[in-house]
Amino acid sequence: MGTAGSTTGTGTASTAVTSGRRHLPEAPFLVAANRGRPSRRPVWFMRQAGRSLPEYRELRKGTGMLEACLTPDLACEITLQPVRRYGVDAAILFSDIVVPLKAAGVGVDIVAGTGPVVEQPVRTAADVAALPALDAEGVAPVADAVRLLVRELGDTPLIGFAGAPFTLASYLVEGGPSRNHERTKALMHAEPDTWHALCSTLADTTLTFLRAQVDAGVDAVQLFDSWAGALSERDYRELVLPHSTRVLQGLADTDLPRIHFGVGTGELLGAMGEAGADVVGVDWRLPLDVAAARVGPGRALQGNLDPALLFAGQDVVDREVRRILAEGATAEGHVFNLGHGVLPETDPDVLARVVDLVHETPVPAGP
Ligand SMILES: Cc1c2[nH]c(c1CCC(=O)O)Cc1[nH]c(c(CCC(=O)O)c1C)Cc1[nH]c(c(CCC(=O)O)c1C)Cc1[nH]c(c(C)c1CCC(=O)O)C2
Repeated sequence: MGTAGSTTGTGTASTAVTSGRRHLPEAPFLVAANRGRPSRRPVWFMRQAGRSLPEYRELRKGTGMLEACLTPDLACEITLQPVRRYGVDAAILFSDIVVPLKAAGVGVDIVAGTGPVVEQPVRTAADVAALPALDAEGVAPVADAVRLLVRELGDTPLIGFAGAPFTLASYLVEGGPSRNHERTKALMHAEPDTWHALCSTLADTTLTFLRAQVDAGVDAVQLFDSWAGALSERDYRELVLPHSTRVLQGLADTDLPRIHFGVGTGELLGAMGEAGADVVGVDWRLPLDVAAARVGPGRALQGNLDPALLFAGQDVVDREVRRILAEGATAEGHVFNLGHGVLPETDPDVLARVVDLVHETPVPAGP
């Protein structure tokens, strides 16, 4: 992975890897994540696999979201669709952050247009104690999808992912998506022991889920703490950071790049970097040069085009892409992405144009 690769993880790159792992030393995404100089600026999109693609909608007809995630052939094909269409520099596994909860036996479903809905919200110490643990067997279909993908993907790296303890806890405590996270914040502050017990269980679940993906052959992992931006830095550090740190540090032996992302996290970027990420994801609210200063040295950045601006016409999109490429060049490594997921109504041709523009723009000379 070049010289920069030896500065990540435990430094045992070639010995600690699982047998069967692909070796992709030139892949621009992995080079940039490891703060080396890639042959071109890498680009992929959060939620690149999904509803903005007509071929996805066609394939999903009659199949529930979680059923699709747990059907290896289908998950594999949906993961490949955006790679074929856009020529992005990484695939992201088609799955969802609630898949490990479902696989452990939690009553959860994904309702179209709403998101994850939990049958029995988790709000008391007894509810937490009753949460089922995940064993690797439960997510065997996800591992099977990863094994299919690494055979199909050629030189394109595959990103595995999971939800971070806070974001998963928010769905469990609220019972579904929440604007204010009020029940979650109430539990955090009124019953910190129960809160820590919940996050500790979720950190175990997340580690089991990610480890299964790593053992099956993913090339990087992303920990989504999508809703962490709802917290003050003080609360984040005390009530969330220790659990996210356990997850990210728990994968240090893999020597794979670990990406950590949340929305509205401008004030948390330093703390999120400390959790053990090699790459910190940034939303559109902060220019990448400012984000780089907040995250500090030794980490690459990922981001940060506002997904809503993909609706503003080609001139705006081109201008924004060029601005972000220039600001990203100040970071030690830059993986181009959106600041959050692709919106369902996005025109795939606009994303294709973004990929071409990123790839056409010369990589600046190193420092
Ligand atoms: C918070 C969160 C969830 N899921 C995820 C997050 C973290 C990322 C983020 O902040 O957006 C992660 C996720 N979910 C999905 C992926 C697939 C991989 C990718 O292309 O990025 C990823 C990385 C598929 C999906 N997950 C979901 C869809 C849409 C379901 C469908 O196609 O019917 C997809 C493609 C459903 C889902 N699942 C979740 C939400 C909020 C929704 C949207 C609800 C809706 O508006 O319908 C929970």
